[in-house]
Amino acid sequence: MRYLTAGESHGPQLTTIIEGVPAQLELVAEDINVDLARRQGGYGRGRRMQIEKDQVQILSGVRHGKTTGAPIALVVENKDWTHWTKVMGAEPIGEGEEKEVKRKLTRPRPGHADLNGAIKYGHRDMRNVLERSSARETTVRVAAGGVAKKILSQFGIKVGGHVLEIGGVKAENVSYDSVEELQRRSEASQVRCLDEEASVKMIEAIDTAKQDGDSIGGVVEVVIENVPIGLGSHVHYDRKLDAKLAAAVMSINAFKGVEIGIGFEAARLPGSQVHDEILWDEEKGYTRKTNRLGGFEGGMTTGMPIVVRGVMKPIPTLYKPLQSVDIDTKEPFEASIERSDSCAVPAAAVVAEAVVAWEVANALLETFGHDQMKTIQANVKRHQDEARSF
Ligand SMILES: Cc1cc2nc3c(=O)[nH]c(=O)nc-3n(C[C@H](O)[C@H](O)[C@H](O)COP(=O)(O)O)c2cc1C
Ligand SMILES: C=C(O[C@@H]1CC(C(=O)O)=C[C@@H](OP(=O)(O)O)[C@H]1O)C(=O)O
Repeated sequence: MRYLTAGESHGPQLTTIIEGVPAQLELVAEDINVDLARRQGGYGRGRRMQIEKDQVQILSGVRHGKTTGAPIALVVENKDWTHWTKVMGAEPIGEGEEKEVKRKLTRPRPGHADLNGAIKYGHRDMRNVLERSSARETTVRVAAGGVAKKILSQFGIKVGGHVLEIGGVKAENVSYDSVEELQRRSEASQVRCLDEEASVKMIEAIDTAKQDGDSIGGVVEVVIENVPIGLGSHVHYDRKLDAKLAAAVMSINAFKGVEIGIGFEAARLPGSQVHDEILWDEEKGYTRKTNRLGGFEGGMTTGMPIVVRGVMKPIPTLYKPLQSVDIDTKEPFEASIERSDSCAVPAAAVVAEAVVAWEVANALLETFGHDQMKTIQANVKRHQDEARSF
């Protein structure tokens, strides 16, 4: 499968076209809307999220609730658009209105894409960069991820995301028995954290950052269970699924690092405390005593849950802005202040689920076929049976 996204933060809509989705998959808007609503939530979001009510329209590739195998076009409206038609150039600007209406951006925000994008594409108004670098685009990445999750669900594969850390507050008690339990407990927390005490402290940390005109980042984790053994491949660098997951997580706005399993901790431990010992029994086939390597060996899935973590830096737009330079006058100025979130880590956990689910669904289809669900399901079943007694 592949997908493209298009759309500006304050344009009329966000669009994605997904190609390669198998036929005969039951798919309705509600399958996707659940995650769109989750992405809008989470403590620390700004006023924009009160304006938007993200709902997907499925415009092609689905008839009578089932995919046809044709490209699927998904659209999510920007409700805020009606306030931005003049700024975005869709309505004429009256005489003398130009300066006020265009909301020209000439003071780049440190940490955002403004300055580099402006120099690269020759934009004296950095709004042209802001509009596309905004994480509003993650709306349709979550929509595409919703389709991927629906595919995975047909094989009993479950995806869950949660928050491990915000602004230096770490979750301690994060053990869970299943991804279903993880999902239920993380949804019950305003910061999508399994540790109730840490949730309270995280909310306090977000409030403090907001009061100080500052922002904070954190760490999210995605877990996927019931994955067949052998997705991805060791035979070529660009077929290693762990590498694809790392790239996918790093592609989320503001993400600065990725770990699989114990990740960086592996540097500090001996091999005997890192590698996962192999077990076999008739019912389950091959399993592991532990899952420190987060479900991967040799760029392939081991059948243990996939565990991927990502680090999100603090939001760059600050109400107490950092020093910048006005690109018109070259004078030092404070960076522009745009309406902004103070912490989007809980929302980003939902985006991380989507991008990871996408890569895993894609790897599954690469291994087991593309055309219709029934054939793919039969192929997966045959593989699972063979792997069990291998
Ligand atoms: C869900 C989400 C919401 C975000 N909200 C904001 C925001 O309100 N203001 C802001 O300046 N950056 C926000 N960001 C981060 C910027 O989009 C990001 O820092 C920017 O695109 C520059 O890219 P980079 O940080 O990956 O280098 C958000 C990111 C995510 C994932
Ligand atoms: C719109 C979303 O996030 C936006 C991401 C974002 C940024 O710079 O990345 C800046 C803000 O945009 P605005 O200035 O319009 O409030 C966020 O609200 C969204 O997540 O749907």
